[in-house]
Amino acid sequence: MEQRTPRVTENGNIGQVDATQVPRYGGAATFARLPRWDEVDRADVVVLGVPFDTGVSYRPGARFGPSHIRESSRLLRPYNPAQDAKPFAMQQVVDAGDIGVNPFDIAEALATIEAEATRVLDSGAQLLTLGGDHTIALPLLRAMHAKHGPIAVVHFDAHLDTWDTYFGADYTHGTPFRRASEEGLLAHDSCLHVGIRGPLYTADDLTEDGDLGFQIVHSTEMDALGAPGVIERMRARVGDRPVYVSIDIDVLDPAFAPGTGTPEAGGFTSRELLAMLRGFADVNLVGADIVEVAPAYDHAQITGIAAAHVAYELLTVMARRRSAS
Ligand SMILES: N=C(N)NCCCC(=O)O
Ligand SMILES: [Zn+2]
Ligand SMILES: [Zn+2]
Repeated sequence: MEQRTPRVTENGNIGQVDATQVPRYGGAATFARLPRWDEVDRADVVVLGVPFDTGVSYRPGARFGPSHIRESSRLLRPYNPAQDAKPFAMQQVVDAGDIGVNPFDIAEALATIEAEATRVLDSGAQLLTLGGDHTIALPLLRAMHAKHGPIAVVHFDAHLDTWDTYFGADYTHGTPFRRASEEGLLAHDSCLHVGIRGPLYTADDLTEDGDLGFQIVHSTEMDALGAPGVIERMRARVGDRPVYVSIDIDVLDPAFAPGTGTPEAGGFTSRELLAMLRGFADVNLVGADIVEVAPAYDHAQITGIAAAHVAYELLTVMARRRSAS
């Protein structure tokens, strides 16, 4: 016999399984224990998993990212005091599950991801994607560009991801933003990397990156700027253009995100990252992804919890923007 699951429901928005009635460690792990897309009749924001890691250059395992982030999101509560907002009461957020993406054929995988992202955007919902390795940002940007035109990408990462090829391959997790720039998907003078650090191949990597349309806030600049200073840089760069935020979890220091494939020392704290994300309430945010969570190298869900809170902060920003408009 089917049992009705008690949920927190406010303003007609069907929210999380009520943790005061069903212990939060029980039941299926959708993101934040929100309803699946097929359990509700409309969605303002869709959380979508992309379990794909065929594009990695070092440690594999980000294909397990979506399910790990969901498992790590069970403790999220309905009210976000840092933004004085209830992200699941102010909008209908749903979990659309994972895309069935081909692990053996990167070109086919990219086409599938673009088609599924387009399906979500065509429904009128906003998209928050859980990866997956960083290769997936390219088809997501293709879908975003088709809907919004040139996109101002704000890219949180230790790595530039504007390299050209690896072993002759064009579509990898180190190359999505070069391909996006070549394809004309980016608002050329409005893109920004935040958190870049660590060894490069050559100094030319930086000049080529600039030519592809990016400015850089290096990880070391955090000391002088603080999160408010970085937010200022970001706002000045993107203006009122449509903004897509792509968050490689390795932007965090390995102390805060050990569970990732290409870790680099000297990164942000999770507190710094969450503070910067709150600044997106003041820009024209059209979509987001969180990538490169690889649970095999995680401990005690450190990385999964960081990613879940990053998602929660972004969903809260989307909720505030929705109620302001
Ligand atoms: N996108 C991530 N996480 N890493 C890119 C690393 C590219 C390299 O192996 O040089
Ligand atoms: Zn990275
Ligand atoms: Zn990356």
